Amino acid sequence: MSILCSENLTVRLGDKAVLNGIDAAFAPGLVTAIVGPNGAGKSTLLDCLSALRKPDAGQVALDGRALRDLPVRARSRRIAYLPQNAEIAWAVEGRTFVGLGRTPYVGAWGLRADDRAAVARAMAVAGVESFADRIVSTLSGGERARVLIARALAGEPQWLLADEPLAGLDPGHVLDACDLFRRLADEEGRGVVLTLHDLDAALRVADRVIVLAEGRVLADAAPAEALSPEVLKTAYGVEARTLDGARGPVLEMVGRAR
Ligand SMILES: Nc1ncnc2c1ncn2[C@@H]1O[C@H](COP(=O)(O)OP(=O)(O)OP(=O)(O)O)[C@@H](O)[C@H]1O
Repeated sequence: MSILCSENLTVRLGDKAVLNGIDAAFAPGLVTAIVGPNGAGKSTLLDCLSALRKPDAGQVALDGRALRDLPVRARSRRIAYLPQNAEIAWAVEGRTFVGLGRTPYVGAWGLRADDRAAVARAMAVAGVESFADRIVSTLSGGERARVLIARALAGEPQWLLADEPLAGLDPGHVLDACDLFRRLADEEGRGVVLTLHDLDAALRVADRVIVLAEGRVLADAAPAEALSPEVLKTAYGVEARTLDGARGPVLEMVGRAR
């Protein structure tokens, strides 16, 4: 089984230890949510997991091999990274933009029929077919977020690492995106790793939740256990209650912890 894992991952930025020896293993067919307060190190961890950042100590391994030793093209065929607040500055049409997700497969000949079919599938799965002929820089923030998901899926990656993919989505599209991430894991066996601020979405979508605080793993467990009131108090300094919702537990933020 393909395994992505971080081993004693340590990152220092300036005089701050942003990640302090993170050990975590990610499995395909599962959705893992990484949550934690602002500045906890979530994006930094995702950057390392996608080999965008070299840690100061420790490593990320894919199937037992150091990820950074894999050639970039091989790496980007296997792992798609969806950045936070990605700007789309180019005045290109949606279809062309999503086609950039095929870059790891495309040679001098440009997109071939199988590439175009993968782009069409990704656009259908992400529900952005209607943006195929729209200039992407004219899309709204939430529309762009969905086009970015489509671009990541166009490369048919084994792993999807997405930094705050729900930011800017309206409630209906949050539900659609959660369903999409679940389908990618359940039906296609992909490994999905998301950083999230929406803890109810984490409860809804994730098989497992990692709570980071000050660059350390505070909890790594099934969602209801990882997002317990005790953990939330320590991580976020909030008083929270777990309520029974129609589909499972939901969180009520009572207020700041005293
Ligand atoms: N170049 C840098 N020099 C010093 N500190 C940095 C630098 N880059 C990032 N940091 C700090 O590293 C910490 C972790 O940042 P990171 O973006 O990983 O956090 P995060 O959990 O994703 O936060 P958020 O929820 O706000 O997006 C933050 O405190 C940030 O200020």
